[in-house]
Amino acid sequence: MLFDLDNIHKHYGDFHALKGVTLRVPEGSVGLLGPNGAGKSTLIKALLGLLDFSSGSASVLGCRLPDEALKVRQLVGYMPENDCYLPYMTAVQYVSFGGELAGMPRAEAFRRAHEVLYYVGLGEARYRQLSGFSTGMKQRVKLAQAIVQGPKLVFLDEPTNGLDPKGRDEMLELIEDVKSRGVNVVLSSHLLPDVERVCESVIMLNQGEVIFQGAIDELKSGGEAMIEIETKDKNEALKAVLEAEGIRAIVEGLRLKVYLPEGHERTKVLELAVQNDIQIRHFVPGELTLENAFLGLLEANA
Ligand SMILES: Nc1ncnc2c1ncn2[C@@H]1O[C@H](COP(=O)(O)OP(=O)(O)OP(=O)(O)O)[C@@H](O)[C@H]1O
Repeated sequence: MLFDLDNIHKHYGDFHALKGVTLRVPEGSVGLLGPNGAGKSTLIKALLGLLDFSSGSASVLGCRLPDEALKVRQLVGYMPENDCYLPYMTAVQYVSFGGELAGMPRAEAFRRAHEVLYYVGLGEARYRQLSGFSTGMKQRVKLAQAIVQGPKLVFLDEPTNGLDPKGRDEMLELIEDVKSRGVNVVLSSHLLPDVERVCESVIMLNQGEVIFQGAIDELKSGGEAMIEIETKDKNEALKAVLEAEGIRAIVEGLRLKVYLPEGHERTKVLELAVQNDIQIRHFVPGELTLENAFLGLLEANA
């Protein structure tokens, strides 16, 4: 079990950031999704023992929090979203310092820092100061410090932020390689294709509450089918007709994406179009992406 949370609440003063989060998450790779301010970083920090939660109980990899927070830090790596280093440090100093904070003896942390810097492709740059690193190099060095102690689980908070397509692809390849070495991954990202590539399951938070936990396929199917439709200048009109029948539709460019709830036949859409004198030019089953499913679930929980 990666983590087992029972009714976790977190208040920042008067603000209720986590509202009774209960989760049992099995081993594997999990995406942590949610709009800005949903509570993802708060949850990650609470699970790392970096932040006290206001009430509830939690264990990570079988270690109870907060009592065994030190043990959690040895078993769990953390790649934060923000840059968090002293700019004059060299890469090797920074990564070995991360190892020491995770409980490694200094000499071992230093030796491992060299290894992981080569692993993330920064071997040549390991004695350079971090202040001169590009965004791509900074993301790699943050990954290196997250894995330096050989964790069983890593929390990766927006690891592809600011990367160009090639850098992003390389970072995702690295994460996939880390995974293939038996490390469990919790990936928090706004880039849903990244989550889809790396993770088998997702946790979705909205306003401090869990609104979905389960396999990505389950979230994507969600009992709905999607159809892409184009009408002769009447997308908005058809959207209104469908919504009056309880069928969700989103206008995207020239197309209308229609989400048919379970039990509704596609012909229902055609019938409604004919009844309302709306001419259809294009009607094909669409691919239900994680992004669509995510937006649909948020709308349903608005
Ligand atoms: N130290 C703090 N003091 C007060 N409020 C805070 C603090 N940290 C976070 N919050 C608030 O708690 C809520 C959840 O923040 P959190 O950073 O966990 O969200 P998030 O899902 O990670 O968002 P993002 O995707 O933007 O990083 C936000 O409304 C935020 O303003």
